[in-house]
Parts: sequence; C-alpha cells; structure tokens
Amino acid sequence: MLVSQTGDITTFMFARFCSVILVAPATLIPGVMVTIAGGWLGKTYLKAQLSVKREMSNAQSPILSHFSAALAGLVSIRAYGAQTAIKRESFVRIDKYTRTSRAFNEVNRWMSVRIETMGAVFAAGIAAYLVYGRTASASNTGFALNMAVGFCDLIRHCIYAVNSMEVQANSLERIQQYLEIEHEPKATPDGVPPAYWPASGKLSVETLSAKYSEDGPKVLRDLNFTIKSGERVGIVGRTGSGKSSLTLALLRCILTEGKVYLDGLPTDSVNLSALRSSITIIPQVPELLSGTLRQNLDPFGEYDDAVLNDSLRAAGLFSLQHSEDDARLTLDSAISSGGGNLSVGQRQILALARAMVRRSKLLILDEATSAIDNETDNVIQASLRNELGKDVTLLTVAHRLQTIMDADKIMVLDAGNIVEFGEPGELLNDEAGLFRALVDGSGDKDTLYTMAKRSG
Ligand SMILES: Nc1ncnc2c1ncn2[C@@H]1O[C@H](COP(=O)(O)OP(=O)(O)OP(=O)(O)O)[C@@H](O)[C@H]1O
Repeated sequence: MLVSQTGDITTFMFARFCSVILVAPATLIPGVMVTIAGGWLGKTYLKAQLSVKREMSNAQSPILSHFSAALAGLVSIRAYGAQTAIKRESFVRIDKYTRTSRAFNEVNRWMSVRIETMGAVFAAGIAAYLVYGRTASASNTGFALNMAVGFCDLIRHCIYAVNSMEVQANSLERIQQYLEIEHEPKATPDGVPPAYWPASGKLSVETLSAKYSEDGPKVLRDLNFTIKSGERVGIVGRTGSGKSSLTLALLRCILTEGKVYLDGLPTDSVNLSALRSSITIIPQVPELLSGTLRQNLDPFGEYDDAVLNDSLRAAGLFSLQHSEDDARLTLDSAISSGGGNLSVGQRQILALARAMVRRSKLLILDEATSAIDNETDNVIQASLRNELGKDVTLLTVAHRLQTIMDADKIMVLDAGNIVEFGEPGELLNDEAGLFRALVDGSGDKDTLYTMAKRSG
C-alpha cells in the first residue's frame, strides 16, 4: 500500500510540475533544482530519522515492561513500601524515552522547515516572475501558483511516505527472520502408528546421542538401556549431567542419533505429534491453559465428567481439599493463563491427572525443585505409587533422593553418560559408585539407607 501511495504522490508531483512549466516554461530549471534539493533533504532526513527511531523504540520497551511488571507486582510494591523506588525508576525510563522522542520530533521539524522555506521561496519566485516579468493573465497566475504550492507539499509527503516504507520494511525483515526459523518435520500419514500403540510402556534405547544444535557438543553420549513396561526408574546425577536432556531426547525435542523403541516401534518412524501425544511429561512447573479446569484436562471434550473427576481423585487433588472449602477446585474452576492462580503443587497434580486421563504408557516426571509443601508432595508420590496402571512406565528425574529410593531401578548420569543403572540396594553396595557418593553426601543419608533396605 505504501509503495502505491508513493507512486501516486510522484504522479501528482509530476502533473503539478508540468502544469507550472506549461504556464511559465522558465521555471523548469528552478523546479528541477527544487526537486533535487528536496531529494537530498529527504535522503539526509531518512538517514538521521531511522537511527533516532531505533533509539526511540529501544527506549520505549523498557517503559512498557516496567509498567507491566509494576502492575503484576502491585501488591508486593505496596506491601514493601517500594512506591518511591518504582516511581523513580519509571521517571528515569520515561526521561530517556522523552529525550529520544524529542530528537525524533526535532528531526521532523528540521525537514519540514527546510521543505516549507524552499516551497515558499519557489512559489514567491514564480509569483514575482508571473506578475512582474511575464505578466501572465490573472487566472493563469493563480493556477500556476496553486500548482507550485501543492508541488512543494507533495515533495514533503513523498519524503514521509518513503520514510514510512523504510521503517515498515524493517518490520518485514523481522517477520522474514521468523519465517526462516527451522521447522520440525510436518506430520505425515506414513508415520501414523497403529491405534493400539503403545500397548505397553517398554522402552529400549540403543546408542542414543543428543545435542542441542548441529554444531553444539553432544550432551548425551551413546546411551544404551532397556526399561520393562511398568518399571519405575529414577534418574539422578549432578547438575548438568544430562537428566533433562534425556527426557527431551525421548520426545525428540532436540537433535538425536541412535534408536529409541517405545513398545517395539522405533520412535523416529512415528509422527512427532503421535509420539508426543503418547508420552506424558510433567515438567517442574507445568503450564496450564487459560479456561476451566475441565478444558485443561480434556481440551477436545472427549471424556465425561466421571472420568475427569476420577483422574482428579486418583491424582490426589480431592484429598488435599475439604468439601466445605469455598476455594476448592472443581472441573468448573477458572484457570488463569499459564495456571498463574494455582500453586506449583496443584499444577503438578493437574498435570498428573491429565496423564491419567490420556492413559499414557510412558510418564516422565521432572520433579519440582521449587518448594512444594510436604503434604502435597506426599500426595503426588502416593498417587504415582498406587494409582498408575501396572503397565505405565514412570521415569522420575529426581532432585531429592528420597523420591526415588523405592524405585525399581536407578539410572545415574554423569557428563551425558550412564555410569550406573540398577536396583537402589545394588548400587548402594558399590562403595566406589557415584550413587553411593550422592547418598552419602546428602543430609538424610540414614533415611535413604533405611528406605533402600525396606524396598530391597
Ligand atoms: N538449551 C540448551 N542449549 C544448549 N545446551 C544446553 C541447553 N540446555 C542444557 N544444555 C547443556 O546440556 C547439558 C546437560 O544439561 P541438562 O539440563 O540436561 O542437565 P540436568 O542434569 O538436567 O541438570 P539440572 O539438574 O541442573 O536440571 C549441560 O552441559 C547444559 O549446558
């Protein structure tokens, strides 16, 4: 649209210029000079204006983010009496923005003053020439003057139009950059697995390596392991050892090499959407959608309320709330964007309920490191132990060793390698083992040994 607008303005300019030349041919040279001068002014203005505009946009976003952060934290600001500090910071940011926007307006004024002066001199020159020099008729003089004044106005409009085009072309460049972001392969009909898949949670991994980018380092190195259907496996390791990367590799969220078989089917031959809908991952802080709790559990309206309530009960939500509590969660409770009106523990319980509704055979739990109160944590652990089907394989990325001491097996990762994989008691017997070192180094060592003995 801007291109056609610029084209229209140029046509009008040309028509007006020709009209002036027809009445007063001697104005051809001054007219061309005015056009060239206008072009030069426009070029200089564009150069200055683009960088000032960039500064202005850079100064604008901190104000907006500061305002939205202040709005989100209004209660804390009042509670801690931080109004003055927030106001002071707002003024600093507004001052910075005002300085740049003042420079922006001054650049505009610089251009307008010159174009208008040039137009006035041009029109006055033509008027003097037609009245005292060529003595054209009154109607021709009026016509030529009208055209000349409009001509200079059009030069200014043309400069503004080209300028807006340049500014908006920058936004197009940004859109282009987003369009060029690498996409995951699209779902194809060939990769649709049979409807019964996965019938079990058996997981086999052969020489699985993974990295985050083509030229990045390997974060998982040639992992080989098999997990029987229904087994509970705890994944432990020091920070950065590759625990979360392993969960992402199983979901093919990062670049992988090697083979992963879920219920006998190689996952790289399965559609990504089919693969991801058959595995449920409960991240440390689960994301929820804004809507009702029912919509979050069953976004496509496939299950009736009895099934949904059953999953909430099995996940342990009802044991945490009293029936007379007005704030208790029900299927009709409103959930705000991201699940912001629920605690992390409640969100994990809902994510667990979601996994139960979907009857996933492979459940990956990234244990919440953020403070979950003991009662909620116990409820989640009890639900995982007692309510999941016997054929559901559970992988728990553990940050607290207590959670996985009664697991069937423990996988210990170190620098992207599996260094130990076996039953907890067996690993504890290895005095030089990493798992033993982790247990011995933890504050609740005695409890952990007792737990391992009891489950062994
Ligand atoms: N988005 C990423 N891009 C590139 N490298 C990453 C990314 N996330 C993690 N890594 C790297 O992958 C390696 C394994 O990290 P990962 O997050 O899997 O460890 P972790 O064992 O889950 O750690 P933590 O217990 O702290 O969560 C680390 O070396 C880390 O630097």
